[in-house]
This record gives sequence, structure tokens and C-alpha cells, in this order.
Amino acid sequence: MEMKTTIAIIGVGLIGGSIALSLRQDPQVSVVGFDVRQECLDKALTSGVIHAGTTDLQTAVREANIIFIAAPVEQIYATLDRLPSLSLQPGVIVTDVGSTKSGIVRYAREKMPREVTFIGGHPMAGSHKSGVEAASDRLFENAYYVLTPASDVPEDQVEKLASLLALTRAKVIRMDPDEHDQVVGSVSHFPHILASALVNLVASYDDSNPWHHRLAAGGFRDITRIASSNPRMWRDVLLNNREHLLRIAEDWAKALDNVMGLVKEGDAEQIEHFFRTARDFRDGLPERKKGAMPPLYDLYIDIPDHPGEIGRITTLLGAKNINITNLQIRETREDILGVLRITFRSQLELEKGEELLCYFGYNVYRRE
Ligand SMILES: NC(=O)C1=CN([C@@H]2O[C@H](COP(=O)(O)OP(=O)(O)OC[C@H]3O[C@@H](n4cnc5c(N)ncnc54)[C@H](O)[C@@H]3O)[C@@H](O)[C@H]2O)C=CC1
Ligand SMILES: O=C(O)C(=O)Cc1ccc(O)cc1
Repeated sequence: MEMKTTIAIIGVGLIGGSIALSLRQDPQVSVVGFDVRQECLDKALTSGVIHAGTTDLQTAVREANIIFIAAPVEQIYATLDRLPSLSLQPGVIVTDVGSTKSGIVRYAREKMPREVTFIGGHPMAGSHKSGVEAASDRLFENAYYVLTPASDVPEDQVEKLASLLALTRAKVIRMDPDEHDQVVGSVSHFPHILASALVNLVASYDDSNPWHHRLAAGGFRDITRIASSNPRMWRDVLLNNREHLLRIAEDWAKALDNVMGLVKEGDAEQIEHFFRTARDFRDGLPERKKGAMPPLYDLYIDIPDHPGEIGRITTLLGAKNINITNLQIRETREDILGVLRITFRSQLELEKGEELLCYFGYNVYRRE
């Protein structure tokens, strides 16, 4: 890019901050952040995420060539309400990062003046963490970044946005907004409902028998990781993808009925077939290429929460000449378990450490 480009980021959180960090790698790009919370802007300024910050929307957007609305979904609508009354650059592109698309795209079409090009967007990468502290210039690397331009959006405007987004190193694709909501409803939104519903079910059993949360390890942690996501954000997402989610829920109820029917009948062959079919599809899912995020050779270890345990682990590793670069206690769950995160220098040392600690009876896993 030869000319200076000014970018406004509306909502400097995890996604807005990560976009800012990606785009400002180009020295011709200048990033202005807007947030309703001054503390988000302060953090973003001190950590070098944005060049300038303001809590005045007009100041943020006045010079912008491209405006990214990266607020929670309901606040994307609120921002679309405000933009038409503000002074904007000619030819400005407004885009968003909301997890749902058809409602937002429809609303933007109604609200935006004709001089403004709106292009819906959704980077398909994120985290259950939120806030600018968790932002990274590599968050979107090798992930899909879906653009949902309406059919009358000029091609050169879509190209302009797509070429800027090349700085995120994401794979930019185009999709119809409704198709997006249907597909993402089943691979992202609905799984968030299931994960949280499962956690709530187990929590209700746990009220009368606390062994539930004590024994909840491995598989339960894996399938429920996304239940730690931001409740407000997911409230908005569900309310914005109602129709598809209701239909998926009906299909889900049938699918659950089917498999429970097999359990009731004791149909061993079909139960095995059920697991086999799922495994085949799951194993065939594309993985984000290695190096998608900076390689972190992290190992998580459940540790009994008493002194001496961490010393024992580091001694075991040291005795085998396995180097570690970082050590962190992630959380202490009640009285029983803490989670220790050990960062190794290399994949090889991670694997050696994992094998050793398994051998000594620790419950280890590679992802939180
Ligand atoms: N978290 C994730 O993994 C992903 C989230 N998204 C979408 O990105 C958007 C932002 O999500 P996160 O960055 O995770 O949330 P976040 O909570 O980390 O950041 C949101 C930011 O928006 C600010 N904000 C709230 N109301 C605002 C308003 N009216 N105007 C301007 N700023 C406002 C908040 O103060 C906060 O700094 C959401 O629409 C979400 O659906 C998209 C892809 C992945
Ligand atoms: O891994 C996770 O926690 C996610 O589910 C990431 C995610 C969250 C929301 C999106 O709209 C897209 C991706």
C-alpha cells in the first residue's frame, strides 16, 4: 500500500485489538481506536495496539478510510445507528466482525447512506478469552475470514478490504450472509449452547454430589472449554441467529433420540457405528496449519494443591535434562486441583516432559 490509510476500530477488545495489531504492521496504516471504556483505550495505547484512542465516535471516524466495528453484536447495530449522522470520508468502507451476519447486513443496508460501502465480515478465529489483553497480531493467521458483501457492493471496494486483510494472514473468503449464519450456527453457535447446557446439567448434579466436578477431567474439559466464553457476547449471538439455531436444535433433538434409542435397545453394532462415523468425520477436519499461532510448547498438568508438588515436577524434568522456559499456576480449583502450565523450549522437550510426567502418574494435557 502506497498511500497512508487510516483505520478506525470501534471496540478495542480481543478481535478489534487483534485486527489493529495485524494492520499496523504496515507502516502506512494508522489505527485510531474508539471504545466506550477509557480503560480499554489506555491498555491498548500502552501496549502499542493503537496509535490513538478516543471515546468520541466522531473523532474516531472522521479521517478513517476503513471502519471496523468490533463491538458485541448488539452494539454493532447501535453503531450502525450512529454512523449516518457523522462526518465520514468519501468512499469510506464500513465493515464489522460480528459472529452473525444476515441481520447485520440487512440492517446496514437500511441505515447506511449510499456513499458508504458496508461489507459484512467475520474472522473465524478467536478465543474464549476477551479484552484487548488477549489480542494478538497472529490470531487470524491461516484462519478463514468470511466477507459477506451484498451483490451491489462495487468489486473494487471488496478487493480493497480483502487486500488490507491480507495483513492478518487469514484466508479471506466470500459467502452469502444467510449461508454463513446457517453453517456457522452449526459449527460454532450451537456447540456453544451444547457446551454450556452440559456444564449446567453437571453443575446441577454437583449440587447434591460434589464428586461431579472433582471427577470432571479430560473429555469433559475438552468438550466444555468454550463454555468459559463471554456470556454477553453469546447472548447476542444466539438472539441474532434464532431461526437457524431453532432448526439445528430440532435436528439435534432427533439425533440424540436416535442414539438413545440404540442405547435403549442395546444395539451394540449401531452404537459402535455411531461413534465410528463421528470419529471419521472429526479426524478428517482440516487443522489450522502449524505456526498458526506462535508455537507455544505448553503442557498443562493437574496438580494436587499442596506445597512441594511443583518442586517435585521441576526436579523430575531437571533430572532428565528437559528445559523449561516458563511455569505458571493457572487456577486453583477449590481445595483439590490446581493447573500448572509448563512451557518448554521445543516440541521435542514438550513430548519428553509429557511422557515423563504421565509415567509418574500426572494428568497432563496439551490444551487448556
Ligand atoms: N471472541 C471471539 O472469539 C470472536 C468474536 N467475534 C465477534 O467480535 C465482536 C467483539 O468480540 P470480542 O472482541 O471477543 O469482545 P471483547 O469483549 O474482547 O471486546 C469488545 C469491546 O467492545 C467494547 N464496546 C462495548 N460496547 C461498545 C460500543 N457501543 N461501541 C464501541 N465499543 C464498545 C468493549 O468495551 C470491548 O472493549 C463480537 O461481535 C463477536 O461476536 C468474532 C470472532 C471471534
Ligand atoms: O475457540 C473458540 O473459543 C471459539 O469458538 C472461537 C470463535 C468464537 C466466536 C466466533 O464468532 C468465531 C470463533
